[in-house]
Amino acid sequence: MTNQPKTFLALLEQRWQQGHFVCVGLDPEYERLPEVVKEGRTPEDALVFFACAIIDATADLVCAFKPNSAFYEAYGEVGMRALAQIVSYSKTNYPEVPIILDAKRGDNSNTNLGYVRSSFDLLQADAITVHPYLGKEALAPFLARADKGVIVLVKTSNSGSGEFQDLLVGEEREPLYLAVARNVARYWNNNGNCALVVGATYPAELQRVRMLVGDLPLLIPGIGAQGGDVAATVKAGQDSRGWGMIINSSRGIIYASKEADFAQAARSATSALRTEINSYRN
Ligand SMILES: O=C(O)c1cc(=O)[nH]c(=O)n1[C@@H]1O[C@H](COP(=O)(O)O)[C@@H](O)[C@H]1O
Repeated sequence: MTNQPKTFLALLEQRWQQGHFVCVGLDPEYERLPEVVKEGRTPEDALVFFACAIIDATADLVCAFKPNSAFYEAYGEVGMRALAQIVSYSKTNYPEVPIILDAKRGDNSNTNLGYVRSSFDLLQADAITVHPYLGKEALAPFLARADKGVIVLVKTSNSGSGEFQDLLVGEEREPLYLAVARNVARYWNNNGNCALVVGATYPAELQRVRMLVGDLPLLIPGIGAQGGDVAATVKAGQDSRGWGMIINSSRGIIYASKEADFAQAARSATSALRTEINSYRN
């Protein structure tokens, strides 16, 4: 029997089964790292040390880790090398925890082949966030990867997300974000590898998306630093099994303490969020 690596969805479901719904966002800014992390280390080593300490402290409590590429690209080669080391560390030591590369990609189809190669094959991420604007045809190289997750932006958490996402479209005169959610659920998910992004800052919209897409997994950022309400998020976001949620917090967890106890504080914050989420699940 061949030992095939598990798909993104299989990894996720295994984590949900164990009551893990928190996604820790690995979004470090060098300037904000605790002094104890920076002392005696190069910036590259400090970024790696910090993220790996957070990974070690929280891996048994989470459904996923989500490094956002921007926080690494910001430091050029140093940052990109750090990102590669962090993903490799997590996959080696905690292969049961999927890694979502938050890069919000989405270009023409032949260009997307480059992103598929860099994110899935070189970096070894289990899933990636993508923009839907160019349509299913353009995203085909991502969608073809049945082993990986394709997480499509639907209703984002930022205050200005309504500018386009809430525009009423089509014969139904429904918000654009619902049209995107419907198309992904009905027509893009032939390989069972799609998920959607809906911000925790929009619980009413989250509920509308959940009612439309059945048990499709939802990545839900906006808890913690952005002020999303955990109770409203879980009530609106859980699927028919009480699963279906990847609830992300980045700054609220990684900067829980600026002192030498930063990793322990990250663990406590993750654990508290995990408990709170589970207290609201059906
Ligand atoms: O795709 C995302 O993860 C994302 C979508 C969205 O609508 N809002 C949003 O904040 N995010 C990401 O989620 C993370 C949120 O970080 P915190 O606000 O620090 O918890 C960042 O990496 C954002 O880029």
